[in-house]
Amino acid sequence: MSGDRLAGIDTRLYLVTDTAQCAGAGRTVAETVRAAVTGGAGVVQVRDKDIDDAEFLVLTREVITAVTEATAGTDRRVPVFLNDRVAVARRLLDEGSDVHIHVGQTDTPVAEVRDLLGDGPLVGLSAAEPEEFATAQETGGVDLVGIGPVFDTTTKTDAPAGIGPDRLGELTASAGIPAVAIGGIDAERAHELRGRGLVGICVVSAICRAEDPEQAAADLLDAFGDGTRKDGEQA
Ligand SMILES: Cc1ncc(COP(=O)(O)OP(=O)(O)O)c(N)n1
Ligand SMILES: Cc1nc(C(=O)O)sc1CCOP(=O)(O)O
Ligand SMILES: [Mg+2]
Repeated sequence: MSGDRLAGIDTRLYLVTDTAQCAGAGRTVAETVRAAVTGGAGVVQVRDKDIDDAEFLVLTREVITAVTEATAGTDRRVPVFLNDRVAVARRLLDEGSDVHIHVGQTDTPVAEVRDLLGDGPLVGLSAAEPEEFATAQETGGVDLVGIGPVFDTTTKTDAPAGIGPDRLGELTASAGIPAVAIGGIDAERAHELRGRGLVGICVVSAICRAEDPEQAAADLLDAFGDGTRKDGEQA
C-alpha cells in the first residue's frame, strides 16, 4: 500500500456514532452526523452493537446520505467507516458506496479484511500495545490506528481504565502508523492531547450526547487545534 492514503481528509476530529446516545439526546444518528460534520468532524464511524447486519446496512446508508448533505458544495472528503461489519462493508462497496472499515484486535484480522474488501477502502485498527503496532506494520494494510482508552470511558463497556495522555504520547511515537486517540475525550480534556503525535481525536459521547452536536464538534476542534502544539507552547 503506497502513497498518502489519508490525503485530503481532515482527521483532527473523528466521530464514532452511538445510536442509543443519539436517541437519548432526542435525535437520530443521521441528524447527529449531519450536524457534527457541519461543525467540522472530518471522519465518521458507524458503530452499533445492538442491531443486525440488515439494520446496520440501513443505518450506514442514512449516515452516508447525512455526510453527503453536510459536505455538499464543499471539497471536503469525509470518509465513513463501519465498525466491525466487514460483510456489510462488502455489500456497500458492491453498491458503489465509498466506505471504509475499523476493526479491533479480536475482530476480523486485517489480512482477511483486505482479502474481502481489496486495497481501496481505508482500514483502521485498534491497537494499544507495542507488539500490536509491530504486527500492524509487518502485515501492512493498516491506514490508521485507534489508541485507547486514553481516559476512562463508560461508552465502551468492556474498555479498561484510561492510560493517560503521557502513555498515549509514547505509544503514538512508536506506532509508525497515523494514530487517533479515543476514550473519554471531551472539549475540556482535548487540549491535553495536543503535542502527542496524533492526527486526531475520536469521540462518541462528547458529540452523541451533546445538546448541540454542531457546536460540540466546533468546541472539540478549538480545544485540539491542529494537534501539534502542547499546552503553553507558542505558535
Ligand atoms: C477509531 C477507533 N479506535 C478504536 C476503536 C475500538 O474498536 P474495538 O477495539 O474493535 O472495539 P469496538 O468499538 O468494536 O467495541 C474504535 N471503534 N474506533
Ligand atoms: C469505541 C471505543 N473504543 C475505545 C477504545 O479504547 O478502544 S473507547 C471507545 C468509546 C469512546 O467513547 P467516549 O468518547 O464516549 O468515551
Ligand atoms: Mg471492534
